[in-house]
Amino acid sequence: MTEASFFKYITRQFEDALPFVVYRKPEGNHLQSFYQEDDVLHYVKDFTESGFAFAPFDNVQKTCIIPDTHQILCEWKASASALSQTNSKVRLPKEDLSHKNAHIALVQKAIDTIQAGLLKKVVLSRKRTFPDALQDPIAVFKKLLDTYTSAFVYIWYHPNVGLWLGATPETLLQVKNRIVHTMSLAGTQKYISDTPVFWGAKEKEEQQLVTDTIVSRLKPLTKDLTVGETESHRAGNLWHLKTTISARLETSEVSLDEVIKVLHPTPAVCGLPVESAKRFIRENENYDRSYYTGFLGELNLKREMTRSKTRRNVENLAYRSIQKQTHLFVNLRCMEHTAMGTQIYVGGGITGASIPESEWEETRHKLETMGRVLF
Ligand SMILES: C=C(O[C@@H]1C=C(C(=O)O)C=C[C@H]1O)C(=O)O
Repeated sequence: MTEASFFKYITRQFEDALPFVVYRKPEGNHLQSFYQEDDVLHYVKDFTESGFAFAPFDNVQKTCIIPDTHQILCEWKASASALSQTNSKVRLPKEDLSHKNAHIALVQKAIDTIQAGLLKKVVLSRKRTFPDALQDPIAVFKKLLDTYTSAFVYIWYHPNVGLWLGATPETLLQVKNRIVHTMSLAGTQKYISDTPVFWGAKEKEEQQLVTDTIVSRLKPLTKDLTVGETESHRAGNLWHLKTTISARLETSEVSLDEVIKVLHPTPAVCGLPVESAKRFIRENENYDRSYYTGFLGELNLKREMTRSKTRRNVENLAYRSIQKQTHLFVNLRCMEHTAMGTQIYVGGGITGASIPESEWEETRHKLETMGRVLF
């Protein structure tokens, strides 16, 4: 299918208020879409379903799914002119001082709670509404595709849930042939061109906490667990620390459901200990995160694999097998289009060493990542 007819189809789907998702994987060269011909809202029961999953932060029981029944795809290439915009300095409208004061007070309360020994880390977030920024969402999606080629970029719509877009750098979980890949992504600094990045103790410690937690949660379910080198990972105008973690599922009895539920929410988006961090978020953030810091992506997609029958096979005899693949991402760097305008969701990890003013600045930088495609 050509890109033009692909987008014509999607535009029509949106105008008809019918559910769809379009996405491109990191460094991918095609766009994939799942869509429905009716507006039934499907939920995942036990993560054995196939399709595109969309989970909220706080209630995995309410994970929506667009089944894999109807799919289209097209080739995709970044437009050269758009690529040069990546470094363009977009100035967002100035934010109300009351927003800054509220976030700083929230961060200070978390620091006090951590210093009192009641928490180790908590990720605190906020959303900013741009009332006049309601543009054509498909045009915004195309800008995200062109600007963030190394992210997982998506647009997701269901008439009874809403319209979400994002460009996330963070994998929650990839499962292929019972091999699990995940990552610990935390610590943030602004990207400044031609300037090397140095990490302080706060960021290193914060990211190590995420790595250690993922490893300890996966260990009982897996074997051959390996932890890669920690490296700096660029995501648009930001740097993060990233460590990849891989393992093999211990037995065929370990279900995807179990793996998802031990991983989500990681301390990269929630905190430690997990239940206390969740409670702190619920009681203090003062808004509903909804699908922000939930997860989304391919669930049990059937892929036909061709393999040679035996290693010694010289006649090139091959057999086909159907494999199920899952590739889920954390819903970060995302926005929701609503009747009130566009809402961008951003947050950052707080530890005992956090400085409230710097945490505020971090959320501002993260806002720019999404905001620059709106103006
Ligand atoms: C919570 C967000 O990002 C997460 C928090 C980070 C941090 O605290 O440094 C870095 C990457 C993500 O794991 C967000 O972008 O909203």
